[in-house]
Amino acid sequence: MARKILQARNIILALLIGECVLLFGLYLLLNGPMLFAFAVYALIKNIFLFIVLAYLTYLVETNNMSVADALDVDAKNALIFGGIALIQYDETRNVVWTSDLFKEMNINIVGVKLLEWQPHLASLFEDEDIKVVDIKGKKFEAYNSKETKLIYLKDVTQFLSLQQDYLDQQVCMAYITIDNYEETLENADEPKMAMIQAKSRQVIVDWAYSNGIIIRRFKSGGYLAFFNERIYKKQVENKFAILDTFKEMSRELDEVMTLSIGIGRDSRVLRELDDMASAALNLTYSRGGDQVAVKSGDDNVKFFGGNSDTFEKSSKVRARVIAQSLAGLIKNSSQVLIMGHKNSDLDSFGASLGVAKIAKAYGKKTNIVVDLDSIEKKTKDVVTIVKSDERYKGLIVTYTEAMERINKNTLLIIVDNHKPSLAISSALLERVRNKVIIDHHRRGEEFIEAPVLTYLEPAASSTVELVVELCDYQNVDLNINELDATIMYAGMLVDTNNFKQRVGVRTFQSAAQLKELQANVTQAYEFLEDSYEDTLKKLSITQEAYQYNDYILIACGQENQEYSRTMLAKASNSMLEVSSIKASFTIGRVSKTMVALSARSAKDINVQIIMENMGGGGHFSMAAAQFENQSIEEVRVLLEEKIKEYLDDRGEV
Ligand SMILES: Nc1ncnc2c1ncn2[C@@H]1O[C@@H]2COP(=O)(O)O[C@H]3[C@@H](O)[C@H](n4cnc5c(N)ncnc54)O[C@@H]3COP(=O)(O)O[C@H]2[C@H]1O
Ligand SMILES: [Mn+2]
Repeated sequence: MARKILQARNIILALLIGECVLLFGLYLLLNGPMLFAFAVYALIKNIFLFIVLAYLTYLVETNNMSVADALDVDAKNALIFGGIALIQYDETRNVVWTSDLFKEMNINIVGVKLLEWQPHLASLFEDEDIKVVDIKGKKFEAYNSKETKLIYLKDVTQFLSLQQDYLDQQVCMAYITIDNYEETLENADEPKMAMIQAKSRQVIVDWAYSNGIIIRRFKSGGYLAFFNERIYKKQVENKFAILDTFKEMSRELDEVMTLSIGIGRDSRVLRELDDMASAALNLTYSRGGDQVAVKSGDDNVKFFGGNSDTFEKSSKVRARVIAQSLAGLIKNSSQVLIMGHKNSDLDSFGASLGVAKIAKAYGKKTNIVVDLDSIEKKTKDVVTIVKSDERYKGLIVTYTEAMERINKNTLLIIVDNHKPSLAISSALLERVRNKVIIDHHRRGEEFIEAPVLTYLEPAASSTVELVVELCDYQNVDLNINELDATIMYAGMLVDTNNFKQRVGVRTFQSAAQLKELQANVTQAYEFLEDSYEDTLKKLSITQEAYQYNDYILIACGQENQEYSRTMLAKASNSMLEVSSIKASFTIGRVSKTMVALSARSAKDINVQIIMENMGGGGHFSMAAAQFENQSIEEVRVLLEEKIKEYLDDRGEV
């Protein structure tokens, strides 16, 4: 531009001089007085014009030259080389001009509405700064300069593909173990044992090889694997089909073996990967195995699989070891507090009674924390019976009373729950240093901080079942009386839906033991009986049940009625009794602000996963969730959505 102005100035200068020379030449030749006047006029005018012209070029020259001025045609090439495109638009967001990169790419959008051509750019007119858009198979970063109505686009195709490559190459690590492996081998004869070992190893190694995974066996039934993020994503896409392949192989052998896989990813520190993978593996154990847990950087833990209910662990070794550790902790403490969960039920209270007997047997001052404002109705009746019985004098305290008693040698034993949010008093959890957890729920992410002993056995039907076993391994006389045994028995009834669900051999062994301790079975059932009114109310829910599909029933209570959570649980229980029904869900209002959902399954369907996806939890076949400030209808719609998601994930309709 500046160069062109200089050229133009020189031409004009030449013309001006030319004009003066011409007029003076003519005057000298023809000598007319008029011509002299003309020549003098031209000279004065041109000197004036020359001064103006000199001033203008001075201005142009002293101005900073822009890149564009300096580069001229080169600017166009530089933009194309840098992969930069510009789009000018007008007030109506019509494209009025594009830079040459688009011509090179054979894109002609002049006259087209910008957002019709690239709807994704809309966010640039709102709050977003930079947006990546796809243009003819290339990726461009776009920026909108609103004042000048220009869109800047930068070709980032190569950068993004390198970034993707880099991410895909990140290392992931996994621990893989076979659930129930040792037990299965123990019970097999020599040829069968060889077959189990060979087959299980082959399935795992074949899977690893065909997916490009490096695998090494580090113990019997345990493998260590390395792979990259690309391979991990592929496994996520096929929902870790290896879980099913392995289970299928085990079924063909007539055995019950599954895989537990813990994966660590999204860290460049190998030690961290190792820590994450082993923590993830432990999570799968406490959730009953047959699943994959993935821990990545700061993200939440992801779970895959978990499609079979926990089978029984035949070894009672663990129960014995825990029983001894528990006895040691009790002996070393000055007093023992026992606390169940909010909205306490009979499993929670029954287990508390059992543990109290152990603590008392070691001569310790013992109290059970009960909150009469957060307790299931029937349990409240039972607590009233216990409180009025001389034998239990001073045993039951409120959490404020408990708070006053604690000192640094207090041992707090938490039963039937492991989440601070479910505990009767979270303040107590914070104040007491030494905590023990005894629970049968599959482990969730939320967990009580730093317990000195954790006994989490999701294979158990109820906490009472675990506590009875712990009682069994104490070397002192526990003095369990017939009322203790009856209440504990009722706790087992509640958690097993009258021995219909989640029962294993050990469940009946514990029940038999309670019977031996003089549990009054008739009275236990009586504890659970409903009044006539409650029965009618329960029936009014179930008679509105509808079929979600051939094997799922959903029932909803009235929006303007309040029900107890137990009633919802019972409604779900009774719907399971309908033939060919595999899962049942009951939704009802439990307070003005809270709607609760109780889920049950007979087999095949993991209602825990469905409830976890709705913010709740529980067990494979018995789970629940609660919803604040939502209507029954809203919860019902969400439930249908989550059931569909669950069935779709498993390839069922
Ligand atoms: N937000 C959440 N996050 C994580 N987990 C959650 C959760 N909400 C509920 N759960 C768990 O889900 C399981 C099912 O709860 P639901 O209320 O249907 O069923 C409960 C309870 O309502 C029911 N129940 C209590 N008293 C009963 C009685 N007298 N008769 C019949 N059923 C009774 O027995 C079941 C006891 O099961 P359990 O305590 O082992 O496990 C419970 C509970 O701990
Ligand atoms: Mn329980």
